[in-house]
Amino acid sequence: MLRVPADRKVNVGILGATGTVGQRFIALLADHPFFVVHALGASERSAGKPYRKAVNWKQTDPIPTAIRDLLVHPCSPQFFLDCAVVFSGLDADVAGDIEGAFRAADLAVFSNAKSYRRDPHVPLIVPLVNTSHLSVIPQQRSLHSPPLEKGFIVTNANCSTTGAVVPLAALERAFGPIESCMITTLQAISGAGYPGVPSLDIFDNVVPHISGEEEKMEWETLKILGGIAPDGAFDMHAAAPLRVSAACTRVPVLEGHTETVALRFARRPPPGPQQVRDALRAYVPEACELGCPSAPEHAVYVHEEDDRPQPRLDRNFQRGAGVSVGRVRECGVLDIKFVVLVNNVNIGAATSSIINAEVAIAKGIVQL
Ligand SMILES: NC(=O)C1=CN([C@@H]2O[C@H](COP(=O)(O)OP(=O)(O)OC[C@H]3O[C@@H](n4cnc5c(N)ncnc54)[C@H](OP(=O)(O)O)[C@@H]3O)[C@@H](O)[C@H]2O)C=CC1
Ligand SMILES: N[C@@H](CC(=O)OP(=O)(O)O)C(=O)O
Repeated sequence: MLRVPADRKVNVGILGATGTVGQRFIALLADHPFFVVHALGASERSAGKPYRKAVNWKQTDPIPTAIRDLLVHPCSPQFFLDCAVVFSGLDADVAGDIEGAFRAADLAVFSNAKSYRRDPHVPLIVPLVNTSHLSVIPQQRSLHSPPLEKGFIVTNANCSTTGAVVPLAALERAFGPIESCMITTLQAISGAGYPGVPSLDIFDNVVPHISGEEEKMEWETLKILGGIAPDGAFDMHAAAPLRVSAACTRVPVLEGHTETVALRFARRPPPGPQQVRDALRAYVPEACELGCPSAPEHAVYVHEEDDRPQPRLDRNFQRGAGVSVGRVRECGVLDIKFVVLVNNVNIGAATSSIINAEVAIAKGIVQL
């Protein structure tokens, strides 16, 4: 079980605190049992203002009282030195330099940005899948010059990748390697941040291109589902080659990415739909075993109804911390196909970072 002494509070900082993901961090952390939001950072446009004046707040609940008047700082490590954990919802254009500076200042950074996902020493962690990859942190620290005692960077995945890899991991655990996988996404507007896609582009429409998204889904899946070689390198699922093809579209939904997934197992004969449903339901990742407070009860919730999951109905189930799967059935071309729903701002972004940090605390990787 996750052990943080009941009277112990852990100071956290949030970079990009005014953005879509940053606001969700603040909303989700409002009633966290041990994380306390201690410092906020955003651009020079926001720095120096109380949070309530800097932010264009778009969450359903009001800004938590403790946060309203907190001063927004520039994203400079000196303002975050009292934080045991720094969450980043920074724009990817600036995240690389800023997060690198925070790590160099010996701070533990949990990032949503894509900047370090391909780094061979940075784990790309979906907390319901590959928390074992935290084992590379000592190596990451030792390679830094000078070596770090506390600092590191952990990233979470692209939101659509996150939705797909949770059921894929459950199925690989139950049935062995997946050989090929075809994914089509129907991604919500909030995935593009605020103000995001212009209304005249997205109302009454589907946009069949999201820049860089398909490539990210195709390679991130391999890093996440792959193992770690004895020399500490990510093996990209090398033992059993996995081919992933993604087609990404933007649809007029506010929150919650829907994905259709079809896959072929290496194992012949492949499992049938009922075996697949049972395996998805039985899947318990390490974050749940550890009792992480932000982890969902069901990593994968399997719907029986033919018309579920739906973004409007299912995106907030379990506070958006799990993944919903439905319509599990045979595929006439590959073996099995199903529909996935992932809350792109929660487990697709902020919740992932929060659970990753909870696991890192449980494993003693974040030093309190
Ligand atoms: N939205 C989603 O569903 C998902 C987003 N992500 C990733 O998470 C990150 C945040 O996304 P999102 O919240 O949507 O983006 P937003 O555009 O909504 O927010 C960006 C944040 O970055 C800050 N920022 C921008 N420029 C600078 C700068 N020069 N210095 C310091 N801070 C700066 C902004 O501050 P200010 O308000 O002061 O301008 C704001 O707080 C991105 O890297 C994105 O790719 C990942 C998965 C899902
Ligand atoms: N591009 C994703 C969100 C995102 O920002 O992804 P990434 O963190 O991989 O850049 C979406 O539109 O829904």
